[in-house]
Amino acid sequence: MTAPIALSCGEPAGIGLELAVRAWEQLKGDVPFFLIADPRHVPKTVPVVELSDPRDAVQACRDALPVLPLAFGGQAIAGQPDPANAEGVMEAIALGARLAMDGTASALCTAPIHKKALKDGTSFPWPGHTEYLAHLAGVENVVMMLASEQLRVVPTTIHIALADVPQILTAQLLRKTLEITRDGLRNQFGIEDPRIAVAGLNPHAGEGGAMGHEDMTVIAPVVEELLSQGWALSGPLPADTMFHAAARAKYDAAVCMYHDQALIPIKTLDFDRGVNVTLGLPFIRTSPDHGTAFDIAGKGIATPTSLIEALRMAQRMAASRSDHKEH
Ligand SMILES: NC(=O)C1=CN([C@@H]2O[C@H](COP(=O)(O)OP(=O)(O)OC[C@H]3O[C@@H](n4cnc5c(N)ncnc54)[C@H](O)[C@@H]3O)[C@@H](O)[C@H]2O)C=CC1
Ligand SMILES: NCC(=O)COP(=O)(O)O
Repeated sequence: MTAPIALSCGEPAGIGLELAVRAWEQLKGDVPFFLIADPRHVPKTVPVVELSDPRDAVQACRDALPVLPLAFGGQAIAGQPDPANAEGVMEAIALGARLAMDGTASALCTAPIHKKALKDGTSFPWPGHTEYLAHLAGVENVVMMLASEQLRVVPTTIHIALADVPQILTAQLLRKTLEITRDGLRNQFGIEDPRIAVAGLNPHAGEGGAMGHEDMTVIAPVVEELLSQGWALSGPLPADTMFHAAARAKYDAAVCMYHDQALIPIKTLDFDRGVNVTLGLPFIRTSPDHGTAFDIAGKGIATPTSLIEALRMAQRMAASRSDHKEH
């Protein structure tokens, strides 16, 4: 029997807990998962069962939302993060990662954290889950991918100031990002010979150096090197014309140079169904594409579809991983 998915609760003042409840209402036994949270924080609109063994979630989730209890320091007040909860938020992620690494959980799905709330309440030194999970797993390089039916995107640089991008964007980082992306497309998305489009950094991909040099000096040499090794690559492409429907049909993933270059197109096309996947970890990790949405938390109007897609995607990836193991 496949192990259940661990869902870390994220920021208790955000929409994560109410979405976990909505996701359970829609998925129940179809996608067995358990929530790692303080039971006091879980909205009392559905039956809840507290677990002592996470493996019991597979049976338990048919009748109630299974919760693996973790004591947090504060209460959950919608829209008002309490620094006393920050340690609990971090520990829920760490526990989920441990359970995914030892096989008790088939994957980790993470509800959104509020980065500033974590910094205010702890000495959380990581910009987000992606970097924290790499640390927990002892992995140096990981890649953030956002995926939906219409598009997959990867930002090469992630949570850094735009002004720092040209310094951080090196040939080595781009090559590593492309390698992890190609492995992820093969192993986690089942695409045998992935086609990858590489964005330029500057307007018009630099237009021959007239609008910046990184496209010619950093990006093009990496693309050429990998093309010579038989990769299905194109680029550096002007980013403004690589996301319309006809352009998207030509690749399986777009590797972009900075956060917003990658995330704006997918959140515009598919905000309700986009899934954030971390590639390069020794376990499966997915997440909804949105954040904590303090402005609507507790109002019952947040859409659960991105979290539901994240749970479904984790389940598909876990199933294909165990198929590979069996053959
Ligand atoms: N995976 C994660 O942990 C993520 C965390 N964040 C964090 O979340 C916090 C807030 O970030 P924002 O930039 O404000 O983005 P956000 O995604 O929380 O909110 C942006 C807008 O989208 C709306 N929205 C978000 N999710 C929605 C849903 N499920 N249904 C309906 N409307 C929804 C919000 O109401 C808001 O108007 C930040 O600390 C950010 O770093 C952001 C993205 C992912
Ligand atoms: N903008 C994406 C985002 O903030 C998610 O980051 P992470 O917490 O999954 O690393």
